[in-house]
Amino acid sequence: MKIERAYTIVTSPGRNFVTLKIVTDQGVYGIGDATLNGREMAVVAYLEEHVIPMLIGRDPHRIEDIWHYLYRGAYWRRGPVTMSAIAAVDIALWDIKAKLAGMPLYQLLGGKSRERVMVYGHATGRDIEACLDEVARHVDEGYKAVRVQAGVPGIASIYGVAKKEGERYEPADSDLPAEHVWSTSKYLNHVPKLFAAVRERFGDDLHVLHDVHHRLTPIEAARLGKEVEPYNLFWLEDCVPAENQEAFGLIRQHTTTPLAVGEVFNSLFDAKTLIENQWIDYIRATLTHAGGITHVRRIADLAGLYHVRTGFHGPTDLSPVCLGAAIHFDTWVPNFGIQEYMPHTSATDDVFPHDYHFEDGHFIVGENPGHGVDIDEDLTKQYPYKRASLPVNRLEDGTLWHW
Ligand SMILES: O=C(O)C(=O)C[C@H](O)[C@H](O)CO
Ligand SMILES: [Mg+2]
Repeated sequence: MKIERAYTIVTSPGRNFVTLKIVTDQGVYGIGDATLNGREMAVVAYLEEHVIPMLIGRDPHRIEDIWHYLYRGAYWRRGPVTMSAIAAVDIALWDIKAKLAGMPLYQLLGGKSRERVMVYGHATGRDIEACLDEVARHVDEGYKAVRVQAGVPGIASIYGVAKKEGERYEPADSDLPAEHVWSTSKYLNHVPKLFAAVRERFGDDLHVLHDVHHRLTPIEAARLGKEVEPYNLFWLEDCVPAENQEAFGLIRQHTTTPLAVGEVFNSLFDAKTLIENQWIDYIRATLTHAGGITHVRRIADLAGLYHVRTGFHGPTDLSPVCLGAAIHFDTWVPNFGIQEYMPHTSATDDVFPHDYHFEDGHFIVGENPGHGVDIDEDLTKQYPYKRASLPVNRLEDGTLWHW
């Protein structure tokens, strides 16, 4: 069997997605997600110019060999563009292999470790009251875990909070980056009050999570972790930028609040020191940005040795192809923690028909051969690509800060 054709499909049913389709000479095809939010066309160019020509004629069964050919063979290793392109190939090849085997993907990974996959939803509000109402809506819908992000008095626009109540938030909402203003002191004074209010209204059983989105220094993160300890967070996410992995060692000395990191990681080496030192509790590296199933299973296996569990990134800027493959991975992986879930728009769901479904706060994996997600290529044509950028963040004095 040979790979006969491969091509990218760029579509924007509410937001941009990049999909790679690989077609074999026997007509079986697989699809992979290559969406890198705000940098979509860089991955398309990498795939079309540097990857697809090398795939033609290769045996699609040889996933491992193709992975190393694209990784080692490029000489220029790692980086989000390269690793998203490799991931798209990898996810599409696993899709093909599972279709050929006539099995859902989780069976090829090793079978079910659980019947269902717990997810966390996103509650956001301009203030604490509005945010609590959104938490209540999620609880009513069956969620067992909710990420809670509220507006902060004195900060006009804050990460993770939708512009209108009840809407999804979409960070890549302008042609060129919007500029946000950030105040660490206002934020740090506010967050403990938010979680005190959450526990007061919802009691102890609900799992609650919070994303700091890389905004703090290590000692500020340590303070926040300590101050929210009474509210028993499931995790505190991305409390500092993680290029300096040792920063987490400092935070860990001060707080027992569980720490999650890794949505911007693209390699095992981004996570190695964090995992081996047991400085984190959840690893968020996701299939689309970290080299696909072949590489992320190595990250998960290393993590398992150190009691670190998975908590895959799952925003709307990863396509249903990534989510579908992730649900198979989550169903198999022994050290599963939780899966992020932001529902896609109905237009996106129409473009990407899928067999996973949400039920009582969990995803249930589908049983179709492959990863269970397809693409309606005719429909994609109705939604042309539109450039969209993530915002940048400045301190009140104008200094460019982390977004
Ligand atoms: O889902 C999360 O935890 C995020 O932080 C979402 C990111 O801001 C988003 O995926 C950036 O593209
Ligand atoms: Mg995040």
